[in-house]
Formats: sequence, structure tokens, C-alpha cells
Amino acid sequence: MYIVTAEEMYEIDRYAIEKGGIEGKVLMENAGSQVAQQIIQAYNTNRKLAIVVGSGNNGGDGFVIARYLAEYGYNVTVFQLVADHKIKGDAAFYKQLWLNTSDKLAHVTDSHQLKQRLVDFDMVIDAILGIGVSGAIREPIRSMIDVINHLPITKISVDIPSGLPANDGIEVDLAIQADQTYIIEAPKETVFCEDTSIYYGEWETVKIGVPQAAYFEHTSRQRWCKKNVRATFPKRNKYAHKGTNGRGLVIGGQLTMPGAIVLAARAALRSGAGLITVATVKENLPIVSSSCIEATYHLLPNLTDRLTDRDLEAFEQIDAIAVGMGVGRDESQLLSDLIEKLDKPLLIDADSLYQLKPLLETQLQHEAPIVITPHYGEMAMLTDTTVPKVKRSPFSISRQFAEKYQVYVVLKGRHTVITAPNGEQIISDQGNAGLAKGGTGDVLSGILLTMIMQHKELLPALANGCYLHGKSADYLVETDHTEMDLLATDVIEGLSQVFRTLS
Ligand SMILES: NC(=O)C1=CN([C@@H]2O[C@H](COP(=O)(O)OP(=O)(O)OC[C@H]3O[C@@H](n4cnc5c(N)ncnc54)[C@H](O)[C@@H]3O)[C@@H](O)[C@H]2O)[C@@H](O)CC1
Ligand SMILES: Nc1ncnc2c1ncn2[C@@H]1O[C@H](COP(=O)(O)OP(=O)(O)O)[C@@H](O)[C@H]1O
Ligand SMILES: [K+]
Repeated sequence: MYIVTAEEMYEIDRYAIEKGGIEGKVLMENAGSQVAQQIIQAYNTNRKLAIVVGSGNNGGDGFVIARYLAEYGYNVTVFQLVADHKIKGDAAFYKQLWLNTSDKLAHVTDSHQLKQRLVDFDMVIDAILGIGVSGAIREPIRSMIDVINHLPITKISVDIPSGLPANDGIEVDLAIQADQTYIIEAPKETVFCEDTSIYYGEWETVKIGVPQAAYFEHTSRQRWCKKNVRATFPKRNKYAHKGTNGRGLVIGGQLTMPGAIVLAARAALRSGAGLITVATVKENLPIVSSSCIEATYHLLPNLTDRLTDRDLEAFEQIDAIAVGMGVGRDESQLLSDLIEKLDKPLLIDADSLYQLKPLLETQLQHEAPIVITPHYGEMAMLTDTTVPKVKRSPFSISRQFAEKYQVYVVLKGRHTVITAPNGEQIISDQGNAGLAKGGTGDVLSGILLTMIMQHKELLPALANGCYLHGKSADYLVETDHTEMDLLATDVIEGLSQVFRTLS
């Protein structure tokens, strides 16, 4: 499933019209009829429906919906919130079709009037503003949105809750708080941003006949589903041996944080790595090795000093490295050596992201790919901004960072945004609030390390790793656990169930 900005959606519509040969009117008819079908399936006909329409094509969709629902037997009234001359083009055409069969069109020009008129209704269908919204919401629409939000009736938005921007990075002024949104064709970026997803309520997409080719040409952002995992997950070779399944190195677990590296190592092994070596400090060897007996060990005097020739030689056999889980935040020569002296795919997580920050000022001398896995706080630190700004702009901040430093970015959260150095993006929205607990990020790093070693292409590798991690948590809260008691170690154990669903 593709995810779009407003500009991309307009380009996609244009493609459908100009190259696909589908008239704009047909697209609007399809949009309205498809939304009406969804409403027919979800809500019975004894409801009294108000459809509020604005000046643009979103309002045009509203007139089409009105016609279909009235034909089906609903009691429908359309409230036009703008002057007649503002309704133009296809929207005006569908307004006329509505008037040909119904006299239930009321002009409402102020919010008091709207409030009085809507008290008799059970449900309001919001076709006031679509993706064409720009700037602060102007009066009288502003007060009207406020009135609708305060009505104790079901609110259904068409395409996008009116007032909400489609693109990330824009501060929300005022928007309809919908119970349900029927999104036309493709979810917009704000569906997946923490501060804005709430406005959509439940959401579903309706297809209106836009050719897939339009998406290939105009967007490079998609939501990762089981279908994508199945299509890209590498098959286990019958004749595989441990060497062919990847030799990974995890570096971390200083004195006060031995658990972090155990979680990463065990998660890497559970997700299919052939061999995992844990590089950690001598003092922690007993606890770490007894918790992960399948791994091999490489001892380091501390986790910040330069790597010796002996270390570099030992790491030469390694296919990929993950560093940062419980290494502490002191300045690190070790991280610079990993970047400059070992040309292996390198995943940088947790504390090592703090150590990476000063190194970003000089060009990163690393041919093999670098993957960083920050949560919002770490991303805010890396980009000298605030957590609220990262939450508002997860797509754009990730893209700017990935393109500027030519790294892969896995920005972790309820919706994890994965970005390639060329700006291509994937959203992974599996998982639940049970994952909001210390250690789950370490588990993700271990899983991602294995995926990096086993896939040919890195973006699907990272997306598949995030899918496994989130799906394991989802499976666990549906069976033996809840969002309260779920532990990072459980997420490792849940992986086997997820693998079963993939075969
Ligand atoms: N071919 C197409 O373009 C299709 C468009 N569709 C619908 O059309 C919508 C987009 O249509 P439009 O581009 O006409 O955009 P809108 O329907 O969002 O309307 C934009 C108009 O709203 C008003 N407006 C914008 N910002 C405002 C603000 N801050 N305060 C008050 N009023 C404001 C302005 O009059 C502006 O011209 C989509 O969301 C979707 O619902 C669908 O019908 C499918 C096909
Ligand atoms: N509410 C949530 N819903 C879904 N996933 C979540 C939620 N909270 C956290 N996660 C996931 O859990 C992991 C937490 O990582 P992180 O914050 O680095 O944890 P830690 O550093 O303690 O191991 C990330 O993969 C994130 O996407
Ligand atoms: K709307």
C-alpha cells in the first residue's frame, strides 16, 4: 500500500486522467460511490444523515455520496457551507445531479445556524475540506468544524478529516475529530504521525480506479504488509550451513548493562543468524555467556578504546556488525574504528548514536551500508531538534538525514519509518504498546542484524525485521501476554510463531 503527500496525490490523479484516460468526473463518481458503499455496509438506513460540503472536490465527493445514500433509502440532507459561486467544475456537476432528484439542500453560512440544524441528526459526513486545505482554517469554516466536533453524533470524514494537512511537518490548526475516515485511494502521511493519526479515528481506503503505474511513477513511500514480507523474505536453503546464514557481531553490554547485549544476541540467533559473536567486557562474560550459550565471545578491555590489530583480525570473518546496545555514552574511538577500519554493514543503535553525533561533522568513511535505529529522542538529539518536531515530521526529518549522510534510518515508534539513502521509505506499523518497555529496541537491533546478513537488498531487510518484531508482540498480546506484562525476552520467543505464518 502506497502512502502519499498531497502533491503526490494530485500528480497521481493527473496521471489517471491524462495517461489513464479516466475523466475527473468518473474518479469523483467512483470516490463518492465507494465511500457510500462503505457507509451502507457499516450503518443501518434508519439513521438521519447530514452531509456537510465545502467548496472543493471533497465537497463534490459529498454530493455523490448523498445521491447514492438517498437512493439506498437513507434520510439525507446536504448542508452547503459556502456560497453557490464557489462550487465549480465537477463538484458543481454533482451538485446539480443531487438537485435533480432531491430538494434537501440547505445553505448554512454561520456556525450558530449549523449547530441548530444539526441537532436532529444521528450522523454527519464531513466533506468540507480535503487535501487542498492550506494555511490556518478561515471563518466561518473554523467555527463550523468546532461546532461539529462538539456534537455527540457519529462523524465520518471523506478522504481526510477536514482541516488536517495531508503532509507531515505542518502544525495542526483545527480539524474534524472523526470516528471513521474513508480515505480515497492512498493514506496520506498524517495517518502515520503520532499527533495527527488520532484525528482519523478508524480508517479504511477506497479504490477509485487509479492505475498502479501512477503510484510507481509518483511516490516512493509504502506501508509494509504480510504480502510484502512474503514476497521478499529469503527462503532457507536446504543445503545451508551456519556460514551461509550470516556471521554477525554484536558489540555492547558494558558493566551496568549486560542485558542489552544478551537481548540483541539472542534475538539475532532466534531470527535465523548462523553465528553470533558477542564482543563485551570481561567482567560481564559470566552473566552474558550463561544467558546466551549459543553465541561465541570476544573480550574487550572496555567499549570505547581503539580496536587492536587482534580485534580487527578477529572481526574480518564477520558479515555484519551491530553496536551500541549498552555501550555507554562516553566518547568512542571504537565506533570510529568500526566505521573507518572495518568495511562491513554496520548497525548503530542506542548509546552509539550519541557517539556517532560528533562523527557526523566529518564525512563518514564507510563503503558498506550504515543503518541507524534511533527512537524519537535519539533522532531529536542527532538532528538538533525537539521530540515534538520529530513526531510531527517523521517522514521529512528521516528523509533529510538519510539523504544528507547516505545512511539507512529506522526511526522507531508506534509507526516505524524506514528510509533508504535515496529517500525511499517504508512504514512498519505492526506492534503495540507492550513494546514500550526497556530492551525491546535491543531485540529489534538483533533481528535487524540478521535480516541485513540474509537479504540482498537492505530496505526490505529492515522492513522485514521491523515486521517480525512488531508481529511477535502482536501475536503475544493476542495469546499468552498483555500489553502490560510483555517483556523484551518474550518478543524473542514470539518470533517462532511469526515465522510459522510466513511459510
Ligand atoms: N481528480 C481529483 O482531483 C479527485 C479529487 N477527489 C477529492 O478532492 C479532494 C481535493 O480537492 P480540492 O483540490 O478541490 O481540495 P479541497 O476539497 O480540499 O478544497 C480546497 C478548497 O478549500 C478551501 N480552503 C483551503 N484551505 C482553506 C482554509 N485554510 N480555510 C478555509 N477554506 C480553505 C479553498 O476554497 C480551496 O480552494 C480530495 O481530498 C478528494 O476528496 C476525489 O473526488 C477523487 C478525484
Ligand atoms: N506504543 C508502541 N506501539 C508499537 N511499537 C512500539 C511502541 N512503543 C515502542 N515500540 C517499539 O519498541 C521498540 C522500542 O525501542 P527503544 O525505545 O530503542 O527501546 P530500548 O532502547 O529500551 O530497547 C521500537 O522498535 C518501537 O518501534
Ligand atoms: K473531509
